[in-house]
Amino acid sequence: MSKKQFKAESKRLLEMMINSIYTHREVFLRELISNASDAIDKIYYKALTDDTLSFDKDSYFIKVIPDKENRTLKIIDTGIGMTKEELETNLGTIAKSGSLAFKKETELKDGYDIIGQFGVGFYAAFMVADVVTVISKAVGSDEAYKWESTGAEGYTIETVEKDSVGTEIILKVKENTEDENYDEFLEEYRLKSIIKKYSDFIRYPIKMDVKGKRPVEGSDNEFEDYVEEQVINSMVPIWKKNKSELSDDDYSNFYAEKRYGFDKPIKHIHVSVDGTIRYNAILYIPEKTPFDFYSKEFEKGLELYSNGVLIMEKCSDLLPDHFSFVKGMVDSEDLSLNISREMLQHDRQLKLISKNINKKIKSELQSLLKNEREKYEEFYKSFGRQLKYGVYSEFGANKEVLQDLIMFYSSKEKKLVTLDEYVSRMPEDQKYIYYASGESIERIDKLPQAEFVSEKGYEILYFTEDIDEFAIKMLMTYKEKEFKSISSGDLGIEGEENKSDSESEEKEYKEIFDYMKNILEGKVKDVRVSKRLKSHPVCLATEGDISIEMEKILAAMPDNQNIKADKVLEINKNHEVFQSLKEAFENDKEKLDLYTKLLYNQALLIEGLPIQDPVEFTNDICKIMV
Ligand SMILES: Nc1ncnc2c1ncn2[C@@H]1O[C@H](COP(=O)(O)OP(=O)(O)OP(=O)(O)O)[C@@H](O)[C@H]1O
Repeated sequence: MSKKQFKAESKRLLEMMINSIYTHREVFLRELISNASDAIDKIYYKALTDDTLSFDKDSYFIKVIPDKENRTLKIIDTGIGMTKEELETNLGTIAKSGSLAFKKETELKDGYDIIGQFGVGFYAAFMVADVVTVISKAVGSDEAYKWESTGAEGYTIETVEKDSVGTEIILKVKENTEDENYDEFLEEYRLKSIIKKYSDFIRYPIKMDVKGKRPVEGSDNEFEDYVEEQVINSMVPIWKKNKSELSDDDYSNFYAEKRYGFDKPIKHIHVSVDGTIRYNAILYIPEKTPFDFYSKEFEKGLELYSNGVLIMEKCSDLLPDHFSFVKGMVDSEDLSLNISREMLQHDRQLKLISKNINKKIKSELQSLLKNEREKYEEFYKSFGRQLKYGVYSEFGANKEVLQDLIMFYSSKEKKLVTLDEYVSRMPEDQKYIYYASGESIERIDKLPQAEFVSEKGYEILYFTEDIDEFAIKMLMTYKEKEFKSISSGDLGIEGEENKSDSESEEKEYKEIFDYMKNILEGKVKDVRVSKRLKSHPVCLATEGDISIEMEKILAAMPDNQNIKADKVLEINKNHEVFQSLKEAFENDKEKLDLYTKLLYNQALLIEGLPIQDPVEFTNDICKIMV
């Protein structure tokens, strides 16, 4: 059976290519500049093995020239140029990449920077131009040729005069339409920003004639226009430099230049990996929380470069959510790009890079915590909440990674402490890691429930953020120590009272408490003698998984499902108030009703919970005054 060849309708193919590969039209410039850079690279590589050629870096450049009047945009390079045959094969055949062939021929392996590989980038020019003209003179050739095309209709080639070796691409920029503005590609500022965005680290200078205004010499108020040739790109990617050559200032300048943030980063991390996958990365831990950080608008991600050319501004796959505050970039020559260079063909390489840099971020944060505590605390004030979210999210999948990076304010030290610090100084008889939840440090400080635990000499961690208790519930234990709220029914502290004593007392007062429980029907699960209160008369404790703070958070959520904590009203039997309760129980039940309601409402207030009927509450207070 004879094998038939596929045929392609090249006109249609070209149309499809031009109109459907790229999301952003502006990338046409990136593609043409990358081709120009490849052309210069080729001379460089050729000169390595060809004695008749020399490579003097200073004479190689790329120049971009807009001409508004004639609606043309020129991209000139002093690269290797193309012969007539090369113009035909490279620009006349879709998906033919002379650059890929060059890479293979020259057997370039390590350290090559040639960008082209698919043989399609050039046609991006037709997204913005009606006519594309290429004038090229190849190295070692006396002849120059002009290739011209209006796109799908085909192309012409003719001989022309050109003095120097290299290529000149002339785009006849499309007229504006009702929906599309093409004029922008003739504007100096716009072209400069596209070059900066995508081609900042092309290794050869990209020049433009830039217009400016300056004071006329000898005059105070007169200004004149002038034109100056400027190099637009930074050229040297700092991530390719040796770490020892770079100062802290170099890194912070790069941070500012790239507008990663307006603050000064707390730390930079420079990674160069030359393993199964080669990549360089510069990462920053910012100092201040970006204004939109905790909002839906915030987009995490690192800049992703392939051979110094920007592929993605925010590659979110490189960062897990708990490190979403990290800024910076990754550059790799081993990425398998898709044809538009907007996406990756496989995410295997990306996964590997992401895994490595995440390990690195963790270890750098740990060393910051260990060696530069003040800086770490500053960082933690800005982004600690995100780390705690990280503990909680994905069903705790990252809790092992993060548990040593989180901190809480401590009752003893009156400053932030790590869980490790807490556990390492726990007295021998202390079984649990105690915490208290509340709106602020000041409020928690005054919680009656804390009295007993504090007196016992145990440290209490203050949970002031919504996420704290949720994170800790996910963590469950730290170094085999369970977490316990100071409001939980059973504090797990022995020796505070003789158990049988307390049981007998509870029995004795059972009648009063049962009566009170009845009054508070539906509001509390129980009324009990408190084991934790010392000087205060009353407090609320909870049973089960939902704490009072959690109840508050859940109530504030849009889909409030009215989830309530199981509350227990605890009464301090050593307080004078208890005597009054006893007397009222014996002599005046109406009074006991009033006292019970008052005590319950007080306990709610202490917890920062709303009182159902504030008017009734104030009236009740008045009743005991008269
Ligand atoms: N300025 C130039 N100087 C010399 N050769 C060029 C120039 N521009 C394009 N070429 C040649 O034309 C070929 C096709 O270019 P095109 O941009 O379509 O694809 P590519 O750069 O090879 O691959 P990619 O689609 O990945 O960018 C290049 O491989 C190169 O051989």
